[in-house]
Amino acid sequence: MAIVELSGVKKDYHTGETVVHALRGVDIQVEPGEFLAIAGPSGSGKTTLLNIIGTLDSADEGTVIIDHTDIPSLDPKERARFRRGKIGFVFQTFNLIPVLTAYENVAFALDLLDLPEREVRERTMQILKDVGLEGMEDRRPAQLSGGQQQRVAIARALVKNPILVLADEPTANLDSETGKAIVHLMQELNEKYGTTFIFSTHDKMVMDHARRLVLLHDGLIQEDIRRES
Ligand SMILES: Nc1ncnc2c1ncn2[C@@H]1O[C@H](COP(=O)(O)OP(=O)(O)OP(=O)(O)O)[C@@H](O)[C@H]1O
Repeated sequence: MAIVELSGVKKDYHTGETVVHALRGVDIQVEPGEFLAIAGPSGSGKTTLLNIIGTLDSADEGTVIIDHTDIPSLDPKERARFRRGKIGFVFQTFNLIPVLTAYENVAFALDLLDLPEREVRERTMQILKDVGLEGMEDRRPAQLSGGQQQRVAIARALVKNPILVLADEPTANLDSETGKAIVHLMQELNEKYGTTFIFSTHDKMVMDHARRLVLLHDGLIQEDIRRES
């Protein structure tokens, strides 16, 4: 059963007299455990699509079912709870809290889950080890490189065992070698934990690594390519 089921999704943005048709009828299904890249020119609708899948934004028309839940039927509180429990986010600009250490940035994501302290510690230490930051737990973001900061952000997204991780241009602020290492890391975590990853990118190298590549053009899916890994 698909984890993401979108059909006929449309989204317009209105600014003054102008209307932008950001998504013009998108159908996409994603199965559990997929590692999927969304690519396309600037303005093609990648961020809009990720925000709708991530329940951060609503579609004007169409069906949005995530993990068998009809998202438009949830009220804002239910939607926030759904998002917090099931979806991890990784951003282009890392978005770590500067005054917290790497450990605290990750453990913070578990705060609202009301877990025993020992479990918070074990899960946080394990995921920081998985992303290659063992021994750096006490560093603040300013004491870490860009790639290391993105590793913390990936650990933060994964520590709550989400069903889905969404990453909007996760390598855009990294040099190509570091970007490559981050994509490899996401791939390893996808294989180790079976977490579904959906990420947008402009980067050819990142596209080449995805087992499935969805190309958006002008608010529509132009191609949906699946490759053997
Ligand atoms: N809040 C908004 N208000 C008005 N127009 C918007 C808004 N957000 C996005 N748009 C417009 O919708 C279209 C799709 O934008 P979107 O950000 O989804 O594209 P994108 O493919 O992610 O682009 P990029 O690669 O540049 O990040 C663009 O034409 C954009 O200008």
